This record gives sequence, C-alpha cells and structure tokens, in this order.
Amino acid sequence: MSGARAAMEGVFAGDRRELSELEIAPQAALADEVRALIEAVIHTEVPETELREAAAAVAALTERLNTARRNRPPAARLGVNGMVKALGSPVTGVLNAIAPPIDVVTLEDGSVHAEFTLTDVYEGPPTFVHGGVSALILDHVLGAAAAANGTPGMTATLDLRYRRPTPHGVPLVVTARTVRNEGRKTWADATITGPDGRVTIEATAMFIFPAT
Ligand SMILES: CCCCCCCCCCCCCC(=O)SCCNC(=O)CCNC(=O)[C@H](O)C(C)(C)COP(=O)(O)OP(=O)(O)OC[C@H]1O[C@@H](n2cnc3c(N)ncnc32)[C@H](O)[C@@H]1OP(=O)(O)O
Repeated sequence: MSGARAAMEGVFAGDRRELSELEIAPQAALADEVRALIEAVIHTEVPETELREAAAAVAALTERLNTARRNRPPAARLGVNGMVKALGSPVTGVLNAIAPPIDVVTLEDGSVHAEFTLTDVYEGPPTFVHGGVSALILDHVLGAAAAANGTPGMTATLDLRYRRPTPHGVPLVVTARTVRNEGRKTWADATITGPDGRVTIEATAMFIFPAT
C-alpha cells in the first residue's frame, strides 16, 4: 500500500492515537495561548532586551514540552460518519496553533459549512487574506465534502477563481459540496463569501482515491 492509499484509509479508520475531549481540552488551551503568542510576536514593539528574554523563555517551554512526545499528531473521533478528526490539521486542528482553527460542520444535505474570521496573521495584500491561505482552507473543505460523501481522496486538481479580495478581521463563510463521483474520482465545488454576502472565491477540485 502506498503512502497516499494509507492516508486515505486513515480518513475513516482509527490508525492514530485518539484523544478524548477531556484529554484534548488542556492541550487545546495551550494551542490557544500559542496562537495569541504568534499574534503578539508579529505586533509587539517591546525593546530588544525583552525580545531576547522572551525568545529564551519560549525556547525553555519548547524543551519542556518535548520531554514527552508523540511520534504523530493525534486524532479524535468527534466527526460525522465515524470520521476521525486530525487534531493537528493546519485548518481545523484545535491543537495546531497555526490553524485558525475552523470548525467545519457537515449539514443534513451532505454539504460542509464553516463560519470563521481570520486575523491579520493570515494577511497577504494589506487588509486582505493571503490567497494561499484561502486555497488551503478551500482545499480542506472540498476534501471534507468528498469525505462526507463517503468518497474521500487525495486532491488531484484544485482550481480557484479569486473574484474579489477576501478581507481579514470580518466574518467569512465557506461552503462545499460533492457534485459528482465516478469510480475513484470525486468532484466538489466550494465558495468563500464575505460579510456583504458576495462570493470572494469560487473553487472546484477533483479527488482521487489512490489505487495502491
Ligand atoms: C485523520 C483523518 C482526517 C480526516 C479529515 C477529512 C477531511 C480531510 C480534508 C483534507 C483535504 C486535503 C487533501 C490534501 O491535501 S491531499 C494532498 C495533496 N494531493 C496530493 O499530494 C496528491 C498527490 N498525487 C497522488 O497521490 C496521486 O497522483 C493520485 C492519488 C492523485 C492519483 O494516483 P493513482 O495512482 O491512484 O491514479 P492513476 O494514475 O491510477 O490515475 C487514475 C485516473 O486519475 C487520473 N489522474 C491521476 N492524477 C490526476 C491529476 N492530478 N489530475 C487529473 N487527473 C488525474 C488519471 O489520468 C486516471 O484517469 P483515467 O485514465 O482513469 O480516466
């Protein structure tokens, strides 16, 4: 079995250490603090001596956390369809400080939906979200829609149409749905919508369940 096929099998099978909600909470709280730290590092104007002290303090913390490590990011069976959620996902992972994180829900009609706000940590052009960050989020929700359809796959193609800039610091909506499946291939469509109700990005992707 190739790495890709094994990864897809893992979407539905529990092949990772699974944490309970009680185990997740304190580690998610730590990730929240690190998220705030990332923002503070970008915006701080404290003097150089304080920056050096802060760097040493963070290095000491990292060393402390590394005294007991897992060899893979953990998962939790909190999703629908018996799907396992990757707690370290850069989009939805509550344990990943670089994830916003976005809470993606599956609706009764099989589409997936999330409401979220991105801070200027994800800025590309001034005041707007980086296009690559939007692509990351869209790839994820498109993949989640394919998985929610019972047909997960690796992203084979991802097409984006950036219709207008996506602002940060305001509520955004992302939705995705599976539109077609043929054998190992699944197609899905998605949009990101701004607070004025206008679509900022349209996306379509094709996912392939690996042969081997
Ligand atoms: C822990 C769990 C968490 C769960 C969370 C759930 C949500 C997760 C959301 C995460 C979302 C994030 C997701 C991610 O980030 S996935 C990461 C990004 N994607 C990749 O890295 C994919 C890399 N590529 C591959 O692994 C393989 O090439 C794949 C699997 C895609 C195909 O390799 P395979 O060996 O199986 O294919 P085949 O050669 O037998 O060809 C079969 C057919 O497909 C056609 N074809 C092939 N490639 C392409 C292409 N690129 N465009 C168009 N067509 C293509 C080909 O012509 C043929 O067509 P036909 O002749 O039959 O007509």
